[in-house]
Amino acid sequence: MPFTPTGIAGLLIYEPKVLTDARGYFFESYNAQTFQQEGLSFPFVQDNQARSTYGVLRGLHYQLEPYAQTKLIRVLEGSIIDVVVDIRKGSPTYGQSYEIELSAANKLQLLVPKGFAHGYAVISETAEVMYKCDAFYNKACEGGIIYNDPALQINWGIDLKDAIISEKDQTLPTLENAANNFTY
Ligand SMILES: Cc1cn([C@H]2C[C@H](O)[C@@H](COP(=O)(O)OP(=O)(O)O[C@H]3O[C@H](C)C(=O)[C@H](O)[C@H]3O)O2)c(=O)[nH]c1=O
Repeated sequence: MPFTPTGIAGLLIYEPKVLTDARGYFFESYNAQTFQQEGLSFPFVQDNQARSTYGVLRGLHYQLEPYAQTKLIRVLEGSIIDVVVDIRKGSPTYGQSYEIELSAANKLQLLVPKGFAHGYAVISETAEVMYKCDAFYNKACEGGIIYNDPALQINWGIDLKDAIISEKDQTLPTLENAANNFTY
């Protein structure tokens, strides 16, 4: 069973089948049929890749409709604490956060449906993060939630006083103040 539920509707952990031999390993990092067999189908249109050093914290970000994005996130190098927050109005887990370590070593991927804010913190010396999106980047539809919102109590896995955070992310609103914008 390649998909593991998280207790939050639609948010799934995907563990690809790794084939090893004397040369190393091979795995299909994404195969639409594997997802379709589980009733999952996403018109991924954009792949993103970001490189960061230890302590970089990106997020929490989302895009509003009509550019809300499903994301399939994986780590090519290093290790991150990947974090999502359910911002789907009416969801029984609205406002609930979920954290998971994704790494080149564990090869786990996180399938994040539309209606979640997403971020990650790098816990290795460097990390290369790659994720598929089923909607294009649209700056006008971008929104965010401040990483240290006391209502969320997120454990980013790093000492926040050492975190490397963009000026944009340091001025994001709390979930409560951002909620008026949500279109999910
Ligand atoms: C997201 C994005 C950004 N950009 C440009 C905009 C800036 O000139 C530059 C860096 O963007 P930003 O600082 O928003 O990058 P991150 O902080 O990694 O943003 C991402 O952080 C969290 C983890 C996410 O899940 C989102 O995909 C995304 O918001 O790339 C693009 O050209 N295309 C894009 O799809």
